[in-house]
Amino acid sequence: MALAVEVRNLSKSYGRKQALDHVSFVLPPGAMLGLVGPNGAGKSTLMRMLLGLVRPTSGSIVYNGRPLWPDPTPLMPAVGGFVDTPQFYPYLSGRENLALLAEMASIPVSRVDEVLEYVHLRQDGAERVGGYSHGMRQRLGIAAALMKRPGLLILDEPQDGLDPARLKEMRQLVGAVRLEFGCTIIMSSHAIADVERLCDRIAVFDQGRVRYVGPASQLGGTPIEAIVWEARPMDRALDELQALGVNAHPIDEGRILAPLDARWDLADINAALIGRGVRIFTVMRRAESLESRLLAYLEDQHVDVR
Ligand SMILES: Nc1ncnc2c1ncn2[C@@H]1O[C@H](COP(=O)(O)OP(=O)(O)OP(=O)(O)O)[C@@H](O)[C@H]1O
Repeated sequence: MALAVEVRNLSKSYGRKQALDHVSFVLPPGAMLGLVGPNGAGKSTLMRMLLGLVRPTSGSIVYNGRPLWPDPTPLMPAVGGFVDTPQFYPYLSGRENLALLAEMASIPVSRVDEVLEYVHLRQDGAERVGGYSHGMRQRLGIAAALMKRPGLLILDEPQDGLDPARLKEMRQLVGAVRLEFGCTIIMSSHAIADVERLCDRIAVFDQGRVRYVGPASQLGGTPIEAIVWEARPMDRALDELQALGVNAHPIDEGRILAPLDARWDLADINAALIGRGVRIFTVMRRAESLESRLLAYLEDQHVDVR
């Protein structure tokens, strides 16, 4: 299958600072890639290059078979999005800001109301952007990007600074954009749970390098599942679990966790606990979160580097 995005050996230096260090990955059309990793790892630098804002020091970006650099201009109508907070004229309304963009890009002005509707800003479209909340500006940023019906959408931390309700709205909006516009999306985010839900693959950035590209579920090998018991008395439950060969440890005052072992018969274990007079209030099966796997993965990488 033809690839939508091919990033090969991409590097960027600012003086002696290596912001990106030989980054490579490919994306098929319609894929959604989540860029994760610590602050300063190089995510925004990559996104700026994809948006034609920062020139690579070396390496290449190919979009739909055409090189983006050294002259990104011909491809810019196909690439939309923002890095950092989207910027608008604060004294103009949302609609006026988009109308200006439409004029500059020779897009029919009728598109403005379509995209405002799409991001649920039609009613606020007549208000000055200076009075918009942070979440409204993020949505206006997405509206601006959608105006040109991009084949590749770049979203830099669209969830940044949103409260839980707005976070959910943004998650739904990005999911809908992907489905309805069919674009390839590259999104950076520190909202790891959202990345896991929305993206079909992740790239883990660390110190300018990509340490992992692939499905979130396979980061660091097979995801670890655990069993959590809420049981009392804790010390007796722990003794019994140990006697049964279960590698359990307390996670707080009332709960015990053990990594799931396929050889266990959980019913027998629970029966043995009850037989020793342990009262079990809940037994839960829990998958380790992507966030904790990501932290463990990065820690391992640093141990390897040393
Ligand atoms: N214009 C610049 N001049 C000098 N150094 C820069 C410039 N832009 C980025 N850097 C440096 O490059 C590195 C990567 O920065 P980048 O903004 O890409 O990281 P990031 O992963 O997006 O971080 P965050 O999660 O905080 O947004 C950082 O060390 C940063 O200080």
